[in-house]
Amino acid sequence: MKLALLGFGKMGKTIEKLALSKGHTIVYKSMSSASEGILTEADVAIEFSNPESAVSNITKCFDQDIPVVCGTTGWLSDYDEVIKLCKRRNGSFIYASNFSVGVNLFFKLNSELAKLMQPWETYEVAIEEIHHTEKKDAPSGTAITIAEGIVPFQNKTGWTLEEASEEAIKIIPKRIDDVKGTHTVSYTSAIDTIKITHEAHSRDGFAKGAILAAEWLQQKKGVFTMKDVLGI
Ligand SMILES: NC(=O)C1=CN([C@@H]2O[C@H](COP(=O)(O)OP(=O)(O)OC[C@H]3O[C@@H](n4cnc5c(N)ncnc54)[C@H](OP(=O)(O)O)[C@@H]3O)[C@@H](O)[C@H]2O)C=CC1
Ligand SMILES: O=C(O)C1=N[C@H](C(=O)O)C[C@H](O)C1
Repeated sequence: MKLALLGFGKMGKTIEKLALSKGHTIVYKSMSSASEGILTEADVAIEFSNPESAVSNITKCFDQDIPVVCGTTGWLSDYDEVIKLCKRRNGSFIYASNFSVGVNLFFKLNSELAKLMQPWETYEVAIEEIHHTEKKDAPSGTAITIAEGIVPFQNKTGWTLEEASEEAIKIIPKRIDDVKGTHTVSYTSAIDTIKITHEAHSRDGFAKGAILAAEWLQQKKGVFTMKDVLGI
């Protein structure tokens, strides 16, 4: 498969290494001020840039009829517009806040736990996310997806970075050194705390999942999620 990498930072470089080892080729790479190769030669584009650039990069690919796998977080206020555009252009698109298989299994576990905890109202739910100090957005996209998985079962309507309320789940973002991504969901009562944690040991899981999504998306039209890719 011929891949375009829109964004060639920590994730773009990890994806290049793993894609080449699977026999794929990279026909285009772009950074903030420079690019090399030819975008229109790509079978699929993988977009890991920054919150300000994601929408224009995705639009550029739709304009060239190139399927897009997007992992950039922090741009979701524009998600509905991007989906409308994809449908108007008969394009192909997958966004995931986290492409790692382990995290996608963790999302399922999180929803199951939220369901189990539903009747036990003395427990207060909270989410903690820890990432490296270069991360631009807070809370992490993954923490937002985790909150969305809890909301239907915990009588909440959303999340907050302030104090927890009747309506909102508290998300606590922490930035420490080179932490790749650690997410913990906790249920705390006066008596005890129940916790589940996913800890990424490297960026390889994110990159492998994005390549898997690109392979899966190549011949498809429409808007998909990692649940479709993994069949979970
Ligand atoms: N969904 C998932 O599984 C994961 C998502 N992420 C998300 O992916 C994104 C990227 O993460 P990461 O690689 O760590 O970040 P980096 O900061 O290491 O890399 C970002 C890259 O994007 C480039 N860039 C900036 N503007 C543009 C533009 N207009 N067009 C193309 N490229 C551009 C930067 O170029 P320059 O250096 O010149 O500024 C840099 O090469 C973040 O939003 C992060 O949250 C991260 C890991 C997993
Ligand atoms: O910026 C990162 O590094 C990561 N970002 C994603 C997020 O915001 O959830 C996924 C992963 O946790 C790493």
